[in-house]
Amino acid sequence: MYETIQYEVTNHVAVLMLNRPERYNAFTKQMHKEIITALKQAEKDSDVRCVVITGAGKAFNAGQDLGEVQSGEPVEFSALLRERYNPMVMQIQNMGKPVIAAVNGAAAGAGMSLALACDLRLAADNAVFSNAFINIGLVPDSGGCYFLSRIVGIGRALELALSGDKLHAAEAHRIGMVNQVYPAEQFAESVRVYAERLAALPTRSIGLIKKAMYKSLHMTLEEALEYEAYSQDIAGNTADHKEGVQAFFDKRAPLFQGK
Ligand SMILES: CC(C)(COP(=O)(O)OP(=O)(O)OC[C@H]1O[C@@H](n2cnc3c(N)ncnc32)[C@H](O)[C@@H]1OP(=O)(O)O)[C@@H](O)C(=O)NCCC(=O)NCCSC(=O)/C=C1/CC=CC=CO1
Repeated sequence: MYETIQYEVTNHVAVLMLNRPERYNAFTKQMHKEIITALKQAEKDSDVRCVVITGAGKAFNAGQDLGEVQSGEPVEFSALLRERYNPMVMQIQNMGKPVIAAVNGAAAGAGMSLALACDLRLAADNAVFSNAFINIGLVPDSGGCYFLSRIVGIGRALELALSGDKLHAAEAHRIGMVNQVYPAEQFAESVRVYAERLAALPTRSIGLIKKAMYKSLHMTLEEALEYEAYSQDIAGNTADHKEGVQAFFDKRAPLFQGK
């Protein structure tokens, strides 16, 4: 069904693997179309309770396929971003389920932005991030400015964006850009364990936390408190909340259904 990605659901975890390893999984028009379709599929599928985005081969994603935009035809940059990149980022943001970037190798340009747009970042110890836009005279896009400055602070974000310097997994972890780093040899298995743990949590709460957390970035305290109260009304009426409380009194582990 897909040509440039692979999509598979196992144990409530959807793995979306970018699959153009010979081009470091760089984005093409077709790949964007398929990523957005797969993300919508994951959103709709009630069996899916966690989404993992990763790359085939040596890289996570090297950003825009530069071959595709070097045909001689003038590139409509803003149209390209609005039609292809921005909907992908918004699909991840609006997904009521956790989305993990499993960064298995190089993440450059919009590939780094894609990782930043995900809710959590797990990295193999040989992963390298590069805000490569500056190297080709562009500016970070696909949320590259928005997320980077919020995740690592404006000073570090500017340094990375202005220099285009490579950032290795260990340093990315040290500055809080990456949540966990795992040895490359056990990366796929470590990501699976992490993702399945998330998939076993109360999914509705995760969706609500995600929304409240991102919304709080541009709210006053008063608005954020109000939004938390609104979210708690929804969470408090879920079957998973009831199960959590019951399990507490039964002195057993809760068995959440994601409902
Ligand atoms: C830092 C790198 C990602 C990895 O470096 P390295 O490990 O040394 O690997 P390489 O030898 O450079 O690359 C391996 C092969 O993959 C091909 N490749 C890599 N990146 C791309 C790409 N973006 N497009 C096409 N092909 C790519 C590379 O040519 C090699 O193939 P061969 O073995 O056949 O030679 C490093 O590769 C790197 O810096 N890549 C470029 C990063 C980059 O500039 N990305 C684009 C930024 S712009 C962007 O993402 C978004 C937009 C959006 C809108 C409009 C227009 C443009 O950009």
